[in-house]
Amino acid sequence: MVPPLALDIDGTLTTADGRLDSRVLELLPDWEAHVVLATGKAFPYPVALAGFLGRDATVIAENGGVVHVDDETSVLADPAVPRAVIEAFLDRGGDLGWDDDETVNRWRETEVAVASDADEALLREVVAAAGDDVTVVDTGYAFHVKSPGVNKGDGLARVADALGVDPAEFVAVGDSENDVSTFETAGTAYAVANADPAATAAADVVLEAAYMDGTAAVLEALSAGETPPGRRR
Ligand SMILES: O=C(O)COP(=O)(O)O
Ligand SMILES: [Mg+2]
Repeated sequence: MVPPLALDIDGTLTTADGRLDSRVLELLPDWEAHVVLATGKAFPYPVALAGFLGRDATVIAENGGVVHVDDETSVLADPAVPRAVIEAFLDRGGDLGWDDDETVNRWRETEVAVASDADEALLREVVAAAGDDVTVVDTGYAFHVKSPGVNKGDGLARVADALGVDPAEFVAVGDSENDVSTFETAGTAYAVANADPAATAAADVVLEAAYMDGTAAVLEALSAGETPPGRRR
């Protein structure tokens, strides 16, 4: 019997150039246990991916700000402080860095995402000045200005509870600091080889392969009842 999965999307189910890896479509539709997509992306993205995989939308979006399980959506953080911080950032000359792409933040309900090439020093200064109710998480794909009161790991605990599964049964795969809480909640945590230092340090196993090559190695080994290849920590 395969274990339930908690899977990050960007950097984990994708290729190095950011495309969804085609093996996602081969390995996940028939996975015979729960598959939770746990992402920093806005809610519609993992819902759409789960739908195209033919699976229930069991998702954690916005780094835990939005959780959907058993046809019920929970919005778990207030966007007021992150949005005020972004106003201050823009007032001080900051730029979100998405050019004309409004889709990045259009459906975001609890946080605001800022492009990785934005003025990080200014962003962190404005976030620090706003106090303890707001933080910034760097996924390598974006800076997320969010409430410190939510994270993917708490989202996974909530999902596991709704599904009646012990969170420790989950196998997690991820690549960045927004996956650390998932790694702490799941029973076994794999960091892909491209993972950042925070995710690498929090993982039980650091995989030899990067991006979906690493994730596919985990899924194939688990299906075969074998131990996934990697450095155990
Ligand atoms: O939205 C991001 O910045 C990263 O998304 P991820 O959590 O699926 O890697
Ligand atoms: Mg990621």
